[in-house]
This record gives sequence, structure tokens and C-alpha cells, in this order.
Amino acid sequence: MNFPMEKIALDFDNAVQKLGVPVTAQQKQKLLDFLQLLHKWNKAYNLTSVRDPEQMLYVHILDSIAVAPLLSKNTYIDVGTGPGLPGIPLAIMYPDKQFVLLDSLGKRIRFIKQVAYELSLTNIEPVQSRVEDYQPETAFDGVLSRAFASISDMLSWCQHLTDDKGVFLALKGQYPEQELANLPDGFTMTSADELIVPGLDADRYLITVKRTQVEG
Ligand SMILES: C[S@@+](CC[C@H](N)C(=O)[O-])C[C@H]1O[C@@H](n2cnc3c(N)ncnc32)[C@H](O)[C@@H]1O
Repeated sequence: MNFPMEKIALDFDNAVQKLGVPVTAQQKQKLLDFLQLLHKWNKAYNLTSVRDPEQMLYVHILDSIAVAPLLSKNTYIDVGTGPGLPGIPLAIMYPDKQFVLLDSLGKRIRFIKQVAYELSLTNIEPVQSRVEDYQPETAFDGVLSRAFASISDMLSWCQHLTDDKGVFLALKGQYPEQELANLPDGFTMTSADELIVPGLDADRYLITVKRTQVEG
């Protein structure tokens, strides 16, 4: 299928305006270049089940940048990033923040390396590893995930990646009531932000969890 760049660029402008997230011309170019690479390499690398470029715009690019206003820290790890979602769009939105993009599958990490090279993204570090095995030199400010695991599993597999002040951000569909009722001891949900993603007729929530602060 040809890539309908003109239509996608127009749809992008409309959606971003509704989203209310400021995007510069350079960021727009990089986001659309990423979309085009995702579309181009999807067959060879089996990166996403979404094959239609218009759908990719909403399901992958806009869904990822909808999180941008809620990122207030400096260093993040996107666990189970797949082809760089939501990490690559967020790294484009925040060139001054640092993102490690981690996945256990080599072909997805090879794709991310190619994207980083082609888009000159210097604030991402692709890592191929199981998250449980990855030992960073410095604790991250935040752990991010989308479509990765239950919140409990995310917390138990990723708690070694942050210190006591670290935040865990999980992008979810339906409000994950059951998952939140079963948080492991020592963790508390601190916010559940509903995201309205233009073009997506689906519930989206960003759940924030922190370590429970002990008083005194
Ligand atoms: C459903 S995909 C989601 C990809 C991406 N975050 C997205 O939203 O499109 C889940 C990803 O998690 C990765 N994954 C699953 N378990 C993992 C683990 N223990 N450590 C690292 N990556 C893992 C898989 O290889 C896969 O790419």
C-alpha cells in the first residue's frame, strides 16, 4: 500500500489541535517519518498488528503523545517498548529527557536503532533484554509501559529500576479496577488520568503508581 502522506499530515494537524499538545514543525516531521518507517518495516519485522497507516496515526502516534503533558521527570525507561511505543514519540516530544527503550525481542530493538539513526534521535538508548535481567547503572525517575503486563507484574518485574522516589506509569485501556485492587504491598496508585485521544473511540487511562511513603 502506498503511504498517503498528504492526508496523514492533514489528519495529524487536526488531531493534534484537538489534543491540545504543542508540536513544532520539526517534531511533526519526525513523528510522521517514524510512522512511515513503522509502516515500511512492519511486514519484514512484524512490528504491529495495525497495518493501515491512518489507523497507525491514531492508535500509535497520537495515543503515545497524549501522555506527553503528564511526563514531569527527566529519565524514563519504556519497558516492553515493542517498536518504540510510546517511547519514540515521547522522545521526539522531549529532546531534553532521556529514554531507554527496552524489549526482549532483537528484531524490534534493531528497528528502533534504525529509527534512531534515521531520525537523529540522540536521547534514546535501545536495549535488548528481559526487563527482569536488566540492571541499570543509575535508577530511572520513571518506568513507562503500554500493553506490557498487568500493573502488579509491571511493579514486581520493574521495581529494581527506580529508587524510592521513582514513578510507574502504565497506559491502559479500560479502567483497570481489578488490577488496582491487587497492587502489591508497598505501592499506592497516586493518579488515574483519563486521556482523550482524537480519532480513538476507546477508553485510555494513564495510571501512576508510587512506592507508599512511610510517615514519620
Ligand atoms: C504487546 S507488545 C507492546 C509493545 C508496545 N509497548 C506497544 O504499545 O505497542 C509487548 C512487548 O513486550 C515485550 N516483552 C514481553 N515480556 C517482556 C519482558 N519480560 N522483558 C522485556 N520485554 C518484554 C514483547 O517482546 C513485546 O514487544
